[in-house]
Amino acid sequence: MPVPKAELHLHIEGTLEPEPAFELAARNGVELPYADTEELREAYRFEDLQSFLNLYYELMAVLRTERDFEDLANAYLARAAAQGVRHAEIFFDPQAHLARGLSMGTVVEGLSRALDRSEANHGISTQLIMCFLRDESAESAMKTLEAAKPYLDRIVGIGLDSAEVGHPPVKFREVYEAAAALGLRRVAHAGEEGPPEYITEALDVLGVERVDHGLRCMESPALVERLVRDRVPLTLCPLSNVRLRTVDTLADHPLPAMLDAGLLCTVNSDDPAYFGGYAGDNFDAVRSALGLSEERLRELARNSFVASFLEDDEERRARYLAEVEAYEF
Ligand SMILES: Nc1ncnc2[nH]cnc12
Ligand SMILES: [Zn+2]
Repeated sequence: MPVPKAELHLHIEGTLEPEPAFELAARNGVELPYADTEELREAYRFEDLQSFLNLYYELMAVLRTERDFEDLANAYLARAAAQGVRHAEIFFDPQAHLARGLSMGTVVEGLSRALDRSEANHGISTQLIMCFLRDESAESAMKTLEAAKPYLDRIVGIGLDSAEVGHPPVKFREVYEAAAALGLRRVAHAGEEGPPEYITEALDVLGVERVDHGLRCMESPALVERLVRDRVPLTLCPLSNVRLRTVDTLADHPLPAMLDAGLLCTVNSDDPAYFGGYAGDNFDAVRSALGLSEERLRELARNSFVASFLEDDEERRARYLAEVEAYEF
């Protein structure tokens, strides 16, 4: 069994594998512009974040009903369980679905059907994090927060994703303030393709508790010092970084330097159906490409639970952490 871990950076729409995409397309009478799964897989060669996002949003067209979202989440949870995931904080992108005429209820109720049974069926505790698309307007984000109000008992926090460059965190100051007033936890993608200043802004203006990616903090020693001092977790996604060409090869990934600097790093899968691996695959990949020691891998697993939003269940967090310490690599 792989080392127990929490997954903290996972877009549920990014778990849509080619085979289920075609099954859902057939079930819902949606035409995909690819002849078969092979041709679709051919499209998984990305130049950058935007070229991936184009396909990611295109394929979402097959998700139409509560059952579709339930099936999508169940398929992810089954795969994650097999890779040692014990706790998952799952992103979803409601604006991408509302724009297609779906309701917030279809998305949240559908996902919840799977998540409510996740512990019993897969041994994974779960949380939902609602992301705003940063290339949409701040008004649209605020409307989305409003639409989520009936479902806030199922949503632990908010995030910020999609095309980063040109859409700095400050654009979403008001919606983050409103979310904080509602008691929601706050995270944001920053420093994936965007500059280190976006990370600083996410901390200072949006009040985020965790930074998704955060890779480019390494360009600013002062920022690294701050992130280390304040124990701000970073949710890294190594295979994603290679596929989206943020790093040249896995062997060039700054993860070892980040750990050496004392950063609270975690390893996650981002959009595993598109980037070639789930959480355990990402652990295996960094282990072999970067030669991480067992102690470093244990640190990454430990960090994932430390960085998780399990505050309401410290007993559970302690149990997971004990499993990490007892694990034999
Ligand atoms: N890696 C990523 N960065 C930004 N937005 C995303 N949406 C899904 N995956 C993403
Ligand atoms: Zn992401």
